[in-house]
Amino acid sequence: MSSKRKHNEINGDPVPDKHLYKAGGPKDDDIYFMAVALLFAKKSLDPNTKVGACIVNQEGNIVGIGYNKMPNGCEDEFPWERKAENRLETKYPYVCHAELNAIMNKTSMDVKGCTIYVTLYPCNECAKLIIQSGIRHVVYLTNKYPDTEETQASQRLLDAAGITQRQRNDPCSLLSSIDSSAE
Ligand SMILES: O=c1[nH]c(=O)n([C@H]2C[C@H](O)[C@@H](COP(=O)(O)O)O2)cc1CO
Repeated sequence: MSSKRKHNEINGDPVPDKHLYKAGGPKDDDIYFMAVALLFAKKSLDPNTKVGACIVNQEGNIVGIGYNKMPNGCEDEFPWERKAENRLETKYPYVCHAELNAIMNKTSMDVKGCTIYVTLYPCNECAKLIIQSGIRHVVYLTNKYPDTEETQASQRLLDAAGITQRQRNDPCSLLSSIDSSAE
């Protein structure tokens, strides 16, 4: 048998094209997955920026969820400050980003070929994780810091690796309608 892959595969099993989930396809499930990412962002204790991430495989199943938090077991050990005279007194050296947590918490063998829905455009460190994990698509809600070196390096990395990136910000209206019907 030829070693060349003829089909898309999930855990080694061939999957016909028609069964593959297409982000932005006719059913446009994007909105629901971004809403899930937004819901998990709400769990973050970061007082300034709460980020959620949701990884979806090619069948349209959620295989990873995460939000920005301090490392497991040290949740109360580190500050949430943005600014301090000493950077070691800020959150930045310690916080685990939403994308890292979603990839580490994956429920499948791997996340190759998956789409990551993230409420903030990934930084360069997360871009590296995304590329190395085999994720192929990034869908983001906001790009709060477009001019920073981290964001620009991230864009270069994702572009170079051929990772598709697109913005979907309409889940805000979906969520606000859920919020108001629950009141
Ligand atoms: O891709 C990301 N994923 C992620 O979880 N974060 C987190 C780290 C911080 O807790 C927060 C950013 O904080 P701030 O906006 O105050 O600088 O967002 C930040 C980025 C982008 O930098």
